[in-house]
Amino acid sequence: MLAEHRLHPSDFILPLFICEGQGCEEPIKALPGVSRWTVDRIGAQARAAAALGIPVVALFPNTPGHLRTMGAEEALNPDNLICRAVKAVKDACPEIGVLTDVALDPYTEHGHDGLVDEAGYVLNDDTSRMLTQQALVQAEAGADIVAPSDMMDGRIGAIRAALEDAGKHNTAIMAYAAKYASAFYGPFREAVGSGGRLKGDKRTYQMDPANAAEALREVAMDIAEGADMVMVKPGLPYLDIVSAVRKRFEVPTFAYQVSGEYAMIEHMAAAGGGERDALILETLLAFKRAGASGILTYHAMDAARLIG
Ligand SMILES: NCc1[nH]cc(CCC(=O)O)c1CC(=O)O
Repeated sequence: MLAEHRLHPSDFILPLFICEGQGCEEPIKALPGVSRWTVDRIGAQARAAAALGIPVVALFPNTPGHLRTMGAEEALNPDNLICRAVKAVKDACPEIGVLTDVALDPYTEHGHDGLVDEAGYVLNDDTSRMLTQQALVQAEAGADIVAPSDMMDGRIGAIRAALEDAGKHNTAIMAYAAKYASAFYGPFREAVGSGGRLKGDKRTYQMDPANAAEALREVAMDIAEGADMVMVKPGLPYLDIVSAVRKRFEVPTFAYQVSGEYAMIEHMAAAGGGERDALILETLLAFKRAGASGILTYHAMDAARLIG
């Protein structure tokens, strides 16, 4: 049948959660069907994704509590959980792309994406310097794409310059350019263990859902600073932004179908309110129709199986 838009497994990026330990799979209660995997088991997940035609995995660490500090020092440890996971994926499956999140929330005591002052206010420039080092450490470990998800100002330019200086010319930057302060991130925060600790909210650095034009300004800045690709997040409630960004800038524009969106579908299907496979595919197709170049989705494996 002819159709204007069609899903393909290469549209998907699969997020994977990593935990410390050996030989474990830890199911995440808030994300039914999604688990955290220990480093020794993450390679098999990447191989399964690659076998289905998924080109990239996005790795997120659940850092042990004692390594979460005010200074987020563990983010810069070249042997931290995320760096070991990057290497394990690359060893097990060299052909899959690895995307890493550049932000301090898995490493801060308080769960914010940046360093904060005594009043709890995020320090933009100190954070940006940390993020630059963090991106370098991840690139050194083998990440193909670094994805700053923190929303500090000026960090894309700083990261690009540092990557060039380090000879990492081929490390790409996917900027979370338009990231909204959303209520849909709850299950993710359980998955990485930052939710219970979070003091206050992230509205001083993530965008106000009431704003649309600001998203275009944020994207323009990140492109000017050297982003190779941009991301809009969350996904489904913000498809108008995906569409506007794609039309205005003609850069690869990715959308993140976030944890709460995944959970909505799972809970609805579990409650008998709809057919799970159909809900997954219709939702993902909407991203393509809006102009997304690709979609980060916890349903990547299911969707690739369904259309493969
Ligand atoms: N750097 C934090 C980060 N990176 C990805 C997500 C959310 C992803 C999801 O909900 O699936 C978040 C959460 C937040 O901003 O608190």
